[in-house]
Amino acid sequence: GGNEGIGEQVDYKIIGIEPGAGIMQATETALEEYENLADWSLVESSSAAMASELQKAYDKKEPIIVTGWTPHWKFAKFDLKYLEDPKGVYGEAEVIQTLVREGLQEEQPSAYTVLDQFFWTPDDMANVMVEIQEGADPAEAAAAWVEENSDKVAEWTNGAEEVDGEKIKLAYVAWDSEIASTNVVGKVLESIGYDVDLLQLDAGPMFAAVAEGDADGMVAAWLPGTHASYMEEYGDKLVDLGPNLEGAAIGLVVPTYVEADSIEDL
Ligand SMILES: C[SH](C)CC(=O)O
Repeated sequence: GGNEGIGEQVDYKIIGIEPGAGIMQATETALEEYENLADWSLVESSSAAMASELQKAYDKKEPIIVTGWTPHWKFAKFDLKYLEDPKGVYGEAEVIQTLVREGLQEEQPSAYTVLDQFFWTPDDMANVMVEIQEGADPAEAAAAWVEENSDKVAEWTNGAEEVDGEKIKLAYVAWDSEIASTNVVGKVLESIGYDVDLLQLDAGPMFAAVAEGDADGMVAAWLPGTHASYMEEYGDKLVDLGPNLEGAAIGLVVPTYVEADSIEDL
């Protein structure tokens, strides 16, 4: 149904990211729920590959449909819109939550305090993400942000005793949003004396690593919808420290020049 042209022009393909991402699971559901997507397929790739496909199509003003999320630098760089999702497959507003391993509060109270108090806005995250997208090394972009936002950082470290080189391992997935947040939290933990390792994994292994205690924590849980399946599987072995960012969202995203407003228009 809907606008025949788009499907043909994009070869009935939605450009996705890494297979384990919750947005990929949600899009597989969308392919089943929306009968007009019966002949469409979801291309598994990576966040970086999706971004370069988007850039190429955008430069040629060609239609493209990507699995998108907010916060993300693409909304600052391109004129984009979410397709309406009348069946609610992509959920409502999401939050990004902090989860840590059992035992962290007793063994590393200072790290626990910082991770528990870490909270920032989509604008804060976007500032770091855009720097990285424009070529800055993630750790350097994070250090610069921490330097420039010492008052906000002081709220996060309030009450955390300095430590002397203890190790902390943070797990994350190479989504632009989590590269930014994990590097910032890592820099803040370093500022109170921790020796921080960042462990890049896919989504499932990230939840498993924290649940098994192979990593101390993560600031990358998209809830309640996006990572619901991982919370079902690992939630009882995770300590949930609540949101570190509110106002997140996932969905199908197109350039505004694409003449579709809803998934049902594809
Ligand atoms: C790509 S979003 C940051 C999170 C997810 O879809 O799992």
